Amino acid sequence: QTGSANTNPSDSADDEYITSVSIGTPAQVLPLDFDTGSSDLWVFSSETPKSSASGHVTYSPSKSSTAKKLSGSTWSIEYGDKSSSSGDVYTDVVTIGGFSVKTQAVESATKVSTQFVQDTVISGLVGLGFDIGNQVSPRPQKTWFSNAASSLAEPLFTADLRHQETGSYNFGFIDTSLAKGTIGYTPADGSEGYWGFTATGYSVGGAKLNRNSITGIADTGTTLLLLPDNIVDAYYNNVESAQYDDSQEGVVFDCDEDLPSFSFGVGGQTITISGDLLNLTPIEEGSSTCFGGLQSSSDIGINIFGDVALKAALVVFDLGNERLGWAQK
Ligand SMILES: CSC[C@H](NC(=O)[C@H](Cc1ccccc1)OC(=O)N1CCC(N)CC1)C(=O)N[C@@H](CC1CCCCC1)[C@@H](O)Cn1ccccc1=O
Repeated sequence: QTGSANTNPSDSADDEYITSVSIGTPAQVLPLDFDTGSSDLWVFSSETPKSSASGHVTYSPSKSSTAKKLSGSTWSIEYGDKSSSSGDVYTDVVTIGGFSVKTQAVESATKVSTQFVQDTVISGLVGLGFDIGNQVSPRPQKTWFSNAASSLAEPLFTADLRHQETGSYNFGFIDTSLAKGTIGYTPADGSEGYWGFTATGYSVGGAKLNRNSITGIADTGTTLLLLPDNIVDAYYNNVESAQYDDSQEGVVFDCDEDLPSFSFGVGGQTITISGDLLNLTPIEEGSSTCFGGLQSSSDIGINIFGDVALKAALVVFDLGNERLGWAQK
């Protein structure tokens, strides 16, 4: 069996990618953000304070004949950007891209932080990290993908995120026609709950790859490409108008600059992110100053190959072989 779901950028900056997920009987369809950096499926629900839930699609377990309360279970999570949520837990049928998991832990939010209240384009997250990262207590729950893996044709999924167009998450199969290049595989480290890997080197503007390895994570839930300062500096030294903007908390530059590409090596392949994928958006509507897609990871403590990097590739999250595959798109 397989599943295939379309995913769409949330706004002109490709800030998040939204995928429709069906929960319960009859189906309640919610727009969720798939996050390979975390391992909880949680949703805005009938239990979320009305003031917080306004503008969001919500899940009502009481309206689902297949919903069951997981009594005594609670959850609480905080993300890298300091957003957070918490609540209690139901099990229900969850269908993604036509594939159904009958008894999936659906974490219902009784509390959400301001960022989530304001982010009305999504009604929660589907964690696609490793089960060890699940935050339900007293008994951690499995992710939707972990529950699905044993029934899928192959225990893997692919992410094909695109700039300002519809992409896909495919489960149980690899559609190689989505990629131009060969898929290069490298071991994935799931010990921390997310998809860790090591890139073998990098280069700016099409130069030859150096051999400076970069250990980081493949994270669909992070917008930017977040790398060490020395790499960020090497890149922006090629951008005449680049400067650090305190209010934006990142490097900005003139929108009409011709940005160099950025390449990294992984699994024997070279993934090149074109300059225009690294020029995110004007810092404000109509501004001629743009915010960079490559920013520093120095105050995070982990390098993150987020959506800016994932958009350049077809990425295979291969749980069965504990490896990540990357192919140029
Ligand atoms: C340094 S991890 C920062 C990252 N959050 C972002 O990337 C947000 C995404 C966003 C964009 C627009 C509206 C709302 C949210 O966007 C920015 O922070 N941006 C984009 C816009 C820019 N102008 C400023 C910088 C982050 O916590 N991801 C987690 C998943 C997120 C949580 C928030 C909701 C969306 C999914 C997660 O995978 C990060 N993780 C990764 C590994 C381990 C733990 C962990 O927790």
